[in-house]
Amino acid sequence: MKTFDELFAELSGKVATDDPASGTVRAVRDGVHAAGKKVVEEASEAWMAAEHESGERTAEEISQLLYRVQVLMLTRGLTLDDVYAHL
Ligand SMILES: N=c1c2ncn([C@@H]3O[C@H](COP(=O)(O)OP(=O)(O)OP(=O)(O)O)[C@@H](O)[C@H]3O)c2ncn1[C@@H]1O[C@H](COP(=O)(O)O)[C@@H](O)[C@H]1O
Repeated sequence: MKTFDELFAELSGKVATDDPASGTVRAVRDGVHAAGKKVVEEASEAWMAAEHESGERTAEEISQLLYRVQVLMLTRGLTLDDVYAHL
């Protein structure tokens, strides 16, 4: 189990070191357009799970959405503080 902040620190580290085994590094290299599409895809899957599936499946889809939001942040070079400033 990891928190949102812990995941972002992990992903930032992989991007900073250009970890060759990391799917996140590949996703960030694919750019903003691809990252944005994944956010929309996972958002719709989270919505459909919430409408039609179990709480466990919904939580799983939301976790993927949170991951994809972090990938989008990394493609734009945004930090957690940049986002938290608006909460
Ligand atoms: N939380 C995630 C995570 N969630 C989703 N994904 C990726 O997204 C894929 C699933 O979403 P897709 O839309 O591509 O696939 P799908 O068939 O639509 O899946 P469903 O939505 O239908 O379940 C997974 O196979 C992963 O490649 C994730 N990849 C990584 N992480 C975390 O990021 C960390 C670093 O990962 P790497 O950068 O790959 O080392 C990992 O330790 C994890 O904690």
